Amino acid sequence: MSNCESCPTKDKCSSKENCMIENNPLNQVKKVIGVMSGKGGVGKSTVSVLLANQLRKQGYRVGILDADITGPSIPRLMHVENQRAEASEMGIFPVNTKNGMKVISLNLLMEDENQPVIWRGPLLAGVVKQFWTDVIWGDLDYLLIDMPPGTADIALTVMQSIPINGVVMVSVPQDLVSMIVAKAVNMARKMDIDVIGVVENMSYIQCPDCKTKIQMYDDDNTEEFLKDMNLDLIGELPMCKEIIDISKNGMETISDNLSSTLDDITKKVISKI
Ligand SMILES: Nc1ncnc2c1ncn2[C@@H]1O[C@H](COP(=O)(O)OP(=O)(O)OP(=O)(O)O)[C@@H](O)[C@H]1O
Repeated sequence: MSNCESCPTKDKCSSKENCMIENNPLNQVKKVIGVMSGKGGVGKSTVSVLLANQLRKQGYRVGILDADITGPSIPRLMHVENQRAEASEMGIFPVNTKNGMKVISLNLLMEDENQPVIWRGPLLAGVVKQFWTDVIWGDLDYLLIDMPPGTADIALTVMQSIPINGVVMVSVPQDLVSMIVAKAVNMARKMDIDVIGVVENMSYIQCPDCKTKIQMYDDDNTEEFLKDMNLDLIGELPMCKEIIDISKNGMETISDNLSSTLDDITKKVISKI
């Protein structure tokens, strides 16, 4: 039962007959944005949270679904790690952040966030599906999904069972990483999901005195990579302490400079989705 009326991808749907997506009639989510990377540790969760916060600042109703089941960092980055999601007969209620965003993560359903999830693929896939079908998101303008790293089982489940309007790829300027990100781009395209563009994270460091931008990677082939893959660069983020500190201070200590970069990135994402 796909319930096409409440499906965020209903305007571009070409597969009603063999659709595997179940939509919850209690939810009206306008757009779903996946944040993906292919390679672990490049800043996918960080970028998900930065984008979500910036969209919220612009006045949108925002949710964030942590599909990185085995390494869930969203609750800490959103400062809701001490709250617990509640379940009722109607479904699971996400937790709310101070600034009114909704969050779901497996860690918000576990008694102890330090316990590992030692489950096999099918069980993990079931949880990710439930985060779409059984969570009461209500009315949202944007739902961001922190995608599982890699291009294997769970990433595939997310792409098949959640109606994603587009994905933002997170990369760092290093040859090895772009090769792996290319795999994620090709995966999304094979699944008929739009790739909105690339956010290059840890793109440079900035000298605090003279403000010179210093590139850290010698083998930065970003331009070539974007051209070869027919991708747009939607923004570059520096490697900096204020980004590291969001798990400690939230977005409160984000400088005007970084805030304006994030503003440009979110505006580009919105315009392309
Ligand atoms: N621009 C940045 N500047 C400095 N540190 C950063 C930046 N982006 C991310 N980090 C740090 O890098 C680490 C990995 O970030 P994050 O957890 O967002 O990556 P990920 O791609 O989601 O990882 P995983 O594959 O484990 O899900 C974190 O400690 C984070 O604080």
